[in-house]
Formats: sequence, C-alpha cells, structure tokens
Amino acid sequence: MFDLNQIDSQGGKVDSTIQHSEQAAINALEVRNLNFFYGSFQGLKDINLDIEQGKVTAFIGPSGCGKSTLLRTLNRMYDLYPGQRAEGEIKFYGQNILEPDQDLNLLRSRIGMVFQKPTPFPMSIYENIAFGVRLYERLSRSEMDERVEWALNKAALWNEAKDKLNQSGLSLSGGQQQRLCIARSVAVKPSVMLLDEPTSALDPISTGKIEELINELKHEYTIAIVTHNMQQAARVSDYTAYMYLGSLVEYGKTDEIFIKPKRKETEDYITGRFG
Ligand SMILES: Nc1ncnc2c1ncn2[C@@H]1O[C@H](COP(=O)(O)OP(=O)(O)OP(=O)(O)O)[C@@H](O)[C@H]1O
Repeated sequence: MFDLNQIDSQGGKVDSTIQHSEQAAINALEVRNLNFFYGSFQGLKDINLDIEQGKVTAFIGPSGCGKSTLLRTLNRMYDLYPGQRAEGEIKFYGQNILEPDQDLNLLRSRIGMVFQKPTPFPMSIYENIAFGVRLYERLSRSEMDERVEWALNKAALWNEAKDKLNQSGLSLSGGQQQRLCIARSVAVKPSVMLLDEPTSALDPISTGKIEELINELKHEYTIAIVTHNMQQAARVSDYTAYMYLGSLVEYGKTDEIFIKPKRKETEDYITGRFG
C-alpha cells in the first residue's frame, strides 16, 4: 500500500511497470459503505466501489441519480457547503479522507476537480496556472515558466496560448477555457482528476479535443468523469458505474456494462428503454 508521502514524491505519476500488469492493479480510491446527506435528504446510499489507478472511471445515470454528489465526495468538495455530510469510508491510497483533521487544501491538490462550466479566474492565462501552483510550491520565475508551459502542453493548449499568456483567461473560447481549467488542475500535479461533465457546455470539436486529452492524461493520472453522454462514457472510460436514485446499480468494465450488462435496469438505461 502506498502512503501519501510516497504519492507526493512521485508527483502522482503512475508506475508504468505496475500499470501494465492486470494482477498488480492498484486502487487509487476505495469507497466503502458511503452514505451522503443533504440535510435530511439522502443523496447517496451505501456506495461501494474501487477506482483503479491510471484508468478512467465514468459515472452515468439519469438526472438526479447522484453522479455529481459522488464525485464531490471524492475530494470532499461538499465540505464547502453547510449541512452536507458523508458517512462511511473513502480510502485514498489507504488513508480514509472522511476522517476529521484532514488538510482539505492538500487533499484537493492531490485530487483535483474540473467543473461543467469552464471557470477560469479573471486573470491572465499564465496566472490562472501559476496561482494554484504558488499555494503549494515555491518556484523561481523560470521554474514557474516551465511549469506553465508543461501544464498547457498537457492540456493541449500550449500552441494556441503561447503567444498570449498575458491575456485574460476569459478571452479564450469556451473549449479553450475548459482546457485551461484542465491545465490549472494538472499544474499542481494531482494524483486523481475528477471531471464533472467537462464537455457538456462545449461544441463537438472542443468535446473531441477534451476526449483525446482524457485518453492522454489517463497514462499519468487516475480519472473519474461524470457524463450525461453514454457514447462519451463508452469512448473514454475503462470502467463504468451506473447509478439510480442514489444507489450504485452496476459497476464494471465499460465493455461489459455496454455490451453485456448484468442487471436489467442497466440494460434498459443503456438501450434507451429507461423511463
Ligand atoms: N445542494 C443540494 N441540496 C439538496 N439536495 C441536493 C443538492 N444537490 C443535489 N441534491 C439532490 O441530490 C440528488 C443527486 O443530485 P446530483 O446533482 O448528484 O445528481 P446527478 O446525477 O449529478 O444529476 P444531473 O445529471 O442532473 O447533474 C438529487 O435528488 C438532487 O436534487
């Protein structure tokens, strides 16, 4: 089992020798008996699942089934809102992040999040990336320049942004803004990236770019993605979780879920017979 210090020192990178062996699969996150409450309303019911390191896991299901709620528990984003609470265990490389006294800023740098609507800060493209890095690391100007270029490259935005690093992030197109948000998340070298419907506000070309990016990023990061788009889940994910009314109905390899689901409810949803 890894400890958190070890993950930090590796910059969240996946050991490729481990990744290519089926038997040696490692879970970045293990969710056990997770229940989640918005005040008295129970949004998640006894969720159990493992999120494998270096893979893409997709959460699908009808509106309101709890996909975003589950994603937001994985880095305790819900803690920002009063009256919301989680019970159970979410182990991040063995450490239960639901325990009290967690350093939530550190946790969110290790488990980053990208939201549905692009949310660049109202500052330059360069600063959008440097701002988060400065919270965790002291880099010289040249090291920061390198980090900004590295992150923009990872998010497939460097070529489009390199000549306008001092322009506002808000001057970019919607698709570019979303890639900037991905660059911002990548820049702090997380271990896991949580993507909450990252393409639902984008056109098909930008969506295609983000999907290509997910395929690239998964070689180095563990990714969990919420999507409304089943074709997208089928295209980008290795594992798929089908949720309904706050429960996890079925979870498995994406091919199996889409081609031969075990549960009739899953099949009805996948084939569009739902509801
Ligand atoms: N802030 C909140 N307060 C109270 N209930 C909430 C809150 N946010 C979500 N819920 C409820 O929790 C349930 C799960 O919501 P969630 O947003 O996780 O669903 P979802 O599957 O992501 O839906 P969608 O696909 O429409 O985004 C829903 O019944 C929703 O109404």
